[in-house]
Amino acid sequence: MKYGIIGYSGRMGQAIEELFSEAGHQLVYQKDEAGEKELEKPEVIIDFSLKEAFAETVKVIEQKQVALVIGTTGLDQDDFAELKRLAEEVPVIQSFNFSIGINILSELINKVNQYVDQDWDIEISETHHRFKKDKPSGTAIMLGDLIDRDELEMHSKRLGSEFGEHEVDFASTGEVLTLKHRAYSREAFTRGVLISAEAALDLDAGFYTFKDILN
Ligand SMILES: NC(=O)C1=CN([C@@H]2O[C@H](COP(=O)(O)OP(=O)(O)OC[C@H]3O[C@@H](n4cnc5c(N)ncnc54)[C@H](OP(=O)(O)O)[C@@H]3O)[C@@H](O)[C@H]2O)C=CC1
Ligand SMILES: O=C(O)C1=N[C@H](C(=O)O)C[C@H](O)C1
Repeated sequence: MKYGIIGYSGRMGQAIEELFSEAGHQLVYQKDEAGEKELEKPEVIIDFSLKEAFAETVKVIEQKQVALVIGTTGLDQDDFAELKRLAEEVPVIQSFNFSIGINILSELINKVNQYVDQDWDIEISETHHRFKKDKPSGTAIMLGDLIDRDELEMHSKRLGSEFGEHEVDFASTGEVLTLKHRAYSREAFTRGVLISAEAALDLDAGFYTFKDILN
């Protein structure tokens, strides 16, 4: 597969290139703040940049008309409307967390919702590396949206080189249930990105989440 990376020089961009190279795929397009390089047209573009780069990403996809796999967080509703517009023309696969474990955890939350009523306290905590610019994480926001509460306490820590830990605590006056996921390598995410990028080649235009691809 001939692919491109927007956010090439970043922590995720570099991790994606490493795994995709091992998988035998060819990097033909790269973009970061230093500019862009293109050897030939990619079949799919992977975006792990930043919210402030999103408008440029939209322009690149509009121009190249290729599939987009996007993991960038901090996107707002207007950004999602743009993604849905792009998805009228090309496959768009979006996820705030491309790890298998977080997708399992989100399924478990749907199960917990059946039993946990308003008498339970629910709080979400997330820990990431000191360089992470957005807070709370996109994953924490996504997990919170799965829980039927108007307001949820969110806690964020920015510590050292942590790759990403998320904890959801459900507590009544008699017990506590904790759902927790911890990534100890960016491979937790890049493997899901690889699955998604390879799947994108066979998809019709449309908007997909990583959960759609796993199912
Ligand atoms: N969905 C998921 O599974 C995961 C999502 N993420 C998300 O991915 C994103 C990137 O994370 P991470 O790699 O750690 O971040 P980094 O800060 O390490 O990398 C960001 C990248 O975006 C580039 N960039 C920033 N602004 C622009 C711009 N205006 N135009 C082009 N490129 C730009 C940077 O280029 P330069 O270096 O030149 O400034 C850099 O290559 C974050 O939103 C993070 O939350 C992270 C891990 C997993
Ligand atoms: O910035 C990161 O590193 C990560 N960001 C994503 C998020 O904001 O949820 C996903 C993962 O936790 C790593």
